[in-house]
Amino acid sequence: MGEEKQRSLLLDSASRFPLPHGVRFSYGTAGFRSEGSILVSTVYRAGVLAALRSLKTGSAIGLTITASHNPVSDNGVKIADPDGGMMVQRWEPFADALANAPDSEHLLQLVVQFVEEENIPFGGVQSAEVLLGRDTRPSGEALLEAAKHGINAIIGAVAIDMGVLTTPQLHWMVRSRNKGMEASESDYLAQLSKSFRCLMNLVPRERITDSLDTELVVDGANGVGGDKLEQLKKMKEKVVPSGFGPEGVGIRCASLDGDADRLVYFLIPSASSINIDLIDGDKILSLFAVFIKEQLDVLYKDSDSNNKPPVRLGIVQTAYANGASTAYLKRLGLEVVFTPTGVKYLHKKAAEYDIGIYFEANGHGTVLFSENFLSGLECRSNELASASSGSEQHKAALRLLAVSQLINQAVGDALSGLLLVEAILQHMGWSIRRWNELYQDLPSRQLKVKVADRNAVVTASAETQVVSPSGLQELIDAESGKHPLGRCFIRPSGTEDIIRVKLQERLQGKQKPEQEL
Ligand SMILES: CC(=O)N[C@H]1[C@@H](OP(=O)(O)O)O[C@H](CO)[C@@H](O)[C@@H]1O
Ligand SMILES: [Mg+2]
Repeated sequence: MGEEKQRSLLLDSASRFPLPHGVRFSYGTAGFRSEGSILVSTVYRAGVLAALRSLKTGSAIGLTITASHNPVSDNGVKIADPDGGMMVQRWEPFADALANAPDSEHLLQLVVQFVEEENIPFGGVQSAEVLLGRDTRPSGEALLEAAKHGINAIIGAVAIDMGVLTTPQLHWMVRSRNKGMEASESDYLAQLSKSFRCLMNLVPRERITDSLDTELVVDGANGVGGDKLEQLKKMKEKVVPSGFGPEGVGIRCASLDGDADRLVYFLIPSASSINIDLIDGDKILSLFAVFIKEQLDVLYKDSDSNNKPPVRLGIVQTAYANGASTAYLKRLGLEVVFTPTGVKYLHKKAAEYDIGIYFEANGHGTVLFSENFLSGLECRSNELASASSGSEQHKAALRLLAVSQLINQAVGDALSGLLLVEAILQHMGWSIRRWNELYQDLPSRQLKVKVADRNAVVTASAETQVVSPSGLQELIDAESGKHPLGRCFIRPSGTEDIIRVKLQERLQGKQKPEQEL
């Protein structure tokens, strides 16, 4: 009976959100994206999808409406899984099919078939919960309404509007809610400011120098991150002064993207320079790695582990990482591994370690701590608190615990990343110039080429080798063979209808490509 009612509800509701003519939507790396005005039916269907995902998992699911850094007239929608990560890839083909169903009958048919295949409790036997968030784009409000209609078309599902948020805030909320923890925006802000303050209080006295810049200028890309920083600022005045002008030379500057899931820093080297010195995701990753390694070395300095490191610390990069960063990380003795482009791949890999640090060069990334490692760390910190409170070891444990609270465990988050960078620079007593000098980036260039069908190009080896069309890799090899100091790879974009071409200088010396990678 419930199923009958469910079918007619869905049929009726879906008929009010017809698919526009002549468009095709695809759930890419960043969910569905397009011109905001043609996305209503897609967002409605994403609402249906999110509700089904919640029924299937028995947990809260997230749905966020944003097109990140893209033009203000664009918009997009993506779904967060119960752990706060990206929706499981296995469901992407269903997402595509649903978004492109020509009419409500086809849509119902697809849902019924999928529900059966996936064994989803359907028809009101189970409740579902979808948390909604959006950025500040004008089209966001109407799209949010469409998402609510999609969710409400599934019996037992409720939509909870969490308001205007950064993408990582919504992912954080989904994760926290499913862990039974406080999950409001003020809880998020309170956790960030508390753990940041804790790290600042643990900055070694001898490293506190008067000469260190206390000024930070943040460019919020006219996105949602700027508003949220204002809120954070109220909780910790010293962190983020604003204002940006010619007096910016030499000042530490940070830049967020539109939905605040990407972070880079930059420096204006001199008043006459047209270029900036970009401190990208690779360098943020390197800063985090240096700091975390330092804390681990202190914490485990006396441990007898038969030469086996007691903690598995892993670094995850993509083929876009600057070769100089990889070489630097390897010189620190760290394990560096590569995945295809897209945070869902990096995140998954990083989660295999006790501590996994991942970053794309463009600033998406975070630090993941395994549950197992964290519970051990808490025990260790408690032991140290009673045996040697205030010792260097105890402080190292407290710092690591604070990092795990500060840095978003669900997805890369520019706000939490920014606070961690700031705390580490203070800890190290490093200026932005000193940080930038950790290594020197190798020159590189990125191009995009419009093609009829980007999917004709298939790659392997973390996207560095073309396997199809046949013969293409040989042509690339022959061309790059003429430049022994260069390397080149191409891959189809996961977000645009283009092929990306990357050219990068090799490290001087005898490194083979795979050593550099
Ligand atoms: C070279 C590059 O920067 N690629 C970006 C871009 O993916 P493409 O598949 O290259 O279009 O958008 C992704 C989603 O935002 C991001 O994760 C990724 O790093
Ligand atoms: Mg973004």
